[in-house]
Amino acid sequence: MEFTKMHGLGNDFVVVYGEQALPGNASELAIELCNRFFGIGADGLVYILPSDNADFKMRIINSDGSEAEQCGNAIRCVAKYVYDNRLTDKTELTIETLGAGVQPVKLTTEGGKAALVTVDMGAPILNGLDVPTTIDANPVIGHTVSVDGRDFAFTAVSMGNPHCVIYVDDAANFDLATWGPKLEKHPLFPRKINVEFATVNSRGQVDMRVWERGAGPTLACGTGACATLVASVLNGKTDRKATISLAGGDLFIEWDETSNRIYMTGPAAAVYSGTV
Ligand SMILES: N[C@H](CCC[C@H](N)C(=O)O)C(=O)O
Repeated sequence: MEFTKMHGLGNDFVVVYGEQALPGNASELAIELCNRFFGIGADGLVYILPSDNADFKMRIINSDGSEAEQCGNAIRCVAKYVYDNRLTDKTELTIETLGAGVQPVKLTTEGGKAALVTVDMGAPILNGLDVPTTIDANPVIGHTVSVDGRDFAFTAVSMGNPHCVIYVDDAANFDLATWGPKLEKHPLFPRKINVEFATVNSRGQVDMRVWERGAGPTLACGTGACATLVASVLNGKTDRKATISLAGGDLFIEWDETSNRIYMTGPAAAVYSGTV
C-alpha cells in the first residue's frame, strides 16, 4: 500500500489515495499503521476516495480503530494531497465527509504547492441531544460533569464529531492525561467525546489543549478549535474571529454571523511518502 505521511500542526495522518471504497479491515489497519513503535505512527488513517457529490471523499479512522465523522486537520491534508499530486488543478474544491456533508475548501499556493487551506466547516450543532450528549438542552452551556470528585463546567458543540469545551486557568499546563480519558468516556456522552481545555487570553486569542476521542492527546485538533471558538462566543469570551493556539501551532477560526458557518484556516504539510 502506497501512503503519504502528512500533518496539520503536528496532528498527523497516514494518507492513502486510490481506493474505490474503505477496505473492510480499515479499523485493524488503522490500529496497526498508527502504532508509533510497530507501525508508521500517526493519530489517524485517512482514505481519499471518489465521491458522487463532491470532488473527493475523505474517511478518517482514529488510531484506536474508531471512525470519526469529521477531522479538520485531515481535511486540510486531503486538500493539499489532491492539489500537490495534480489530482485536481482547482484551488477551490469540495470534499465530502462522513458526518459533516460536503465541505468547500480554498487553497493558497506557494511554489505550485498548497500552503494554507481554508475549510468551510459548516454550521455547529448545538442541540445537546444531537452532539450527542444525554442533556436535553439547546445549547448546552456551563453544564457540570463530575469525574472522580472533580466538577467541570462544559459547553457541548458538534462539528459533525462531538466536543466538550472546558475553561481552565492554564490550558498549556493542564493535566490532560489524568482528566482527558475520564471525560472522553463519561456516560453523559453516548458516542464518547473530544475534550478541549481552553484558556481565553483576549477576545481574539485562546490557548487550547485537546484530548481526542479515539486518539488521546494530539498536538492539534481542527474541529476542536472550531468547537472552542463557538463555545467562547456562546460564553461571551471572544469575538466571532479568533486565533486558537494549540501545542502544534495556530488555527484561525471565524464563525460567520450571517451564514452561521465556521471557517477554519491553517497549514497542511506532507513529510514523506512510502510503501507498506
Ligand atoms: N478524534 C476525532 C477525529 C479527529 C479530529 C481531529 N484530529 C481534527 O483535526 O478535527 C474524533 O474521533 O472525533
